[in-house]
Amino acid sequence: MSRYMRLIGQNARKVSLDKVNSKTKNKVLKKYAFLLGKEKKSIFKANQKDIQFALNKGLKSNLIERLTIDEKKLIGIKNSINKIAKLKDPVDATLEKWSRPNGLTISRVSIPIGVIGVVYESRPNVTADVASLCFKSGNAVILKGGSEAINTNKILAKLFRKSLKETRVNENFIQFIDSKDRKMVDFMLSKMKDYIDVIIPRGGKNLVKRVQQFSNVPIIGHLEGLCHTFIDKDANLKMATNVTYNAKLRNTSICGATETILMHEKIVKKFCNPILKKLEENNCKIYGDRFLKKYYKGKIYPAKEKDWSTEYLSSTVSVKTVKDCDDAISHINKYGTMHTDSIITKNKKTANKFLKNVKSSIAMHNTSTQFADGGEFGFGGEVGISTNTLPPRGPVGLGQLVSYKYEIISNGKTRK
Ligand SMILES: NC(=O)C1=CN([C@@H]2O[C@H](COP(=O)(O)OP(=O)(O)OC[C@H]3O[C@@H](n4cnc5c(N)ncnc54)[C@H](OP(=O)(O)O)[C@@H]3O)[C@@H](O)[C@H]2O)C=CC1
Ligand SMILES: N[C@@H](CCC(=O)OP(=O)(O)O)C(=O)O
Repeated sequence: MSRYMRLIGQNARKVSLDKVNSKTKNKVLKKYAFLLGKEKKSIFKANQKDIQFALNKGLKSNLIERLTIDEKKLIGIKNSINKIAKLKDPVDATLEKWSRPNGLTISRVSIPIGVIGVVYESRPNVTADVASLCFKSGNAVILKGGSEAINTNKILAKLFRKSLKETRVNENFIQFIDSKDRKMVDFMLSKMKDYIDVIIPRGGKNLVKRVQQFSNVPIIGHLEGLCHTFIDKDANLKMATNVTYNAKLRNTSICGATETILMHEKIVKKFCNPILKKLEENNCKIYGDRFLKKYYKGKIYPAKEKDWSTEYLSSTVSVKTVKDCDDAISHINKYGTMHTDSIITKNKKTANKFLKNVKSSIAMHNTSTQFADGGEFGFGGEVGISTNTLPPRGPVGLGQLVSYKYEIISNGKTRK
C-alpha cells in the first residue's frame, strides 16, 4: 500500500508544478462533459454494480438515492462541468494592488494551492465536481471516494484522465485511489504531508474522529451539518411553516438539512401545531421538550440531551423551546457544527443580532438551510461546505481553492 500511495503522491506533487492555460483547461472540461455523455452506458452499468452491492449491504434508500446516477443526474453533472468551464479562471488574478510611500508596488496575486486530497462519501457526482473544480483552479487532486461508489467513481475519474490525455495535458492532475481500504485514508492523513498540501475530509462523526487522531496534513473540514432553524416570536407563520418544512424534508440526507428547530417560547402555543403537524403528516418523527409536549396535539417523543447533538440525516427532527434570540444563539453555538443556521423573523434588528452572533459558516435570515450549496451560491459546483473556523468557510468552489502570493516591484529600492 505505501508504495502505491507514495507513487500517487509523487505524481501529484510533480504535476502540480505544471501550468495549464485557461483555454486548455476549459477544453479539457468540455471534453470531459462530452465523454460523460458518450460513455453513459458504461457509467450506468458501473453504477448498477455499485447499487447492487449497496442493496445487498442493506444501505438505506436515501443513501441508495445519493449513490445512483441516472439520465437526469448525469445531465446535472454535465451542466455543472460546463458551468465551471464558463467561470473565470481563479488563478493569476490580481486580488489587490497598492503603492507604498517607500516606492514599492505590491500586488496580491492568486495561485493554486498545489495538491489537494479529498475523502468523500458515496456520492459519485462529487468525483466529477471536485475533479473539475480542482483542475480549473490549477491544483492536482487525489480522490478517495466512498466504498459503495467505487465502480462509478473509477469510470468517472478514468474519463477525466482520458480528456486530459486527449488534450495533451498530464493525466496525473486527477488521481483516484482505487481501493476501499480505509487504511488508505489513514496513510493520506499521517504519511503524505510531503506530497499533499491540504486534505478535505467530507463526512460524519467516524471520519472526524479519524482525522483528529491521525492528521498531520492541514485540513479543510467538510464535516457534519447539525443545522438549526430558529423561529422567532416575530416570525410570519406561513413563512415559518414553509421554510421549516423545506429545511427539514426537501432532502433529509444532505448536510444542509435542518436537524433541530428552535422555537421562541412566546409563539410555541400558536405556531407549534401548524408547523409540526405539517412535518408529522409527512412522516417526520418529532422529539420535543416538555413545553412543546404541553401544547402540541400530535405525536411527540421526549427529547433527550443527545438529541441536541444528533445529525439524524432522516425524517426525524428535534424541537426545543428557547427564551429569546440570545438563548437560540447560545444553543447553536454550543451544539451546532458551524455549518448552516437560519432565523425566521420579520424583525430586522433580531435578524441582524442572529446573523452577527452565530458562529455558523453560513448564517441565514428567512431562508431554508437547504440552500447551503455551492451551485446555489453561483459557484458552478462545490467541493462541499467547509465547517472550519479558519477560511475557507461555507461552500468551497473555484475561488476558495486558491492561495496567493505577493508580487513586489520597485526600481531598485533599498530599505533604510
Ligand atoms: N460539510 C459537507 O460539505 C458535507 C458533509 N457531509 C457529512 O457526511 C456525513 C454523511 O455521509 P456518510 O457517508 O455517512 O459519511 P462517512 O463519514 O461515513 O463517510 C465519508 C467518507 O469517509 C470515509 N470514512 C468514514 N469513516 C472512516 C474511517 N474511520 N476511516 C477512514 N475513512 C473513513 C468513508 O469511507 P467508507 O466508504 O469506507 O465508509 C467515506 O469515504 C454527514 O455527517 C454529513 O453531514 C456529507 C457531505 C458534505
Ligand atoms: N451541498 C449539496 C449536498 C452535499 C451533501 O450533503 O451531500 P450528502 O451528504 O452526500 O448527501 C446539496 O445541497 O445538494
